[in-house]
Amino acid sequence: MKQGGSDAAKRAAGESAAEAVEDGMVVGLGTGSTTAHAIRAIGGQVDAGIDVVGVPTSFQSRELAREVGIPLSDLDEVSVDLAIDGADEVADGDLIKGGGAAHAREKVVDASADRFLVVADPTKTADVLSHPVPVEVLSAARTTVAASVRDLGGEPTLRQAERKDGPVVTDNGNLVLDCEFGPIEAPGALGSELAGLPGVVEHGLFVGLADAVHVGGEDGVTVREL
Ligand SMILES: O=C(CO)[C@H](O)[C@H](O)COP(=O)(O)O
Repeated sequence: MKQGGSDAAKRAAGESAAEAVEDGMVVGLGTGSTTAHAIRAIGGQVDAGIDVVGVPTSFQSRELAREVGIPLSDLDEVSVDLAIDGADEVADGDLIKGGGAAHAREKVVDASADRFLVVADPTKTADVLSHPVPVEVLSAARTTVAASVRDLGGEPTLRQAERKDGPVVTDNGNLVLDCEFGPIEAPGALGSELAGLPGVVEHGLFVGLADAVHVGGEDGVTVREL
């Protein structure tokens, strides 16, 4: 996985995207170390008196938002003006997400937003998507989905927990198959195939959802509008 970016680059990207937050907005709060910088920056804006409501995408983003004082709600109560979220890989505005196994809720929140900003460090950018695609599956479907992924030309690996014996269990109580496809020339078509497999809850291909990408680097932030 591409996790090698510097914290300074992640921070620059996160803080740049947080500048788009305006008084009165409902903001989708993504998951991961880059988005965490945006959440902290939004917490600073709340301290300064701005009126913002956050919609978290994971246990992790909810905990951090509470820690920094962002009032929270959910999609049953509010609609999202602006979502800010990270990515494991970005190519031509399309994304692979799910390094934190939060991509199911992230996709719901990010896709619902009027505007979705991606925050990333330069190690995440690529010409063609080729990162393994995380696929969240019902536990009962992990073997059948794995077989179907192989039929599609992929190699699935059940994601293992690091400080627990056994697999990662998502915030939704499901498992994750990391599916290696090599270079993905048609991410929309692959995403449709994966979404159609019985037992798939959500996959990490985010195609055509982002409105802009903020990439932090040594010399500032590059913002690409899509
Ligand atoms: O998709 C995600 C979580 O499911 C993250 O946004 C993605 O893994 C990027 O994380 P980081 O900013 O820590 O590199």
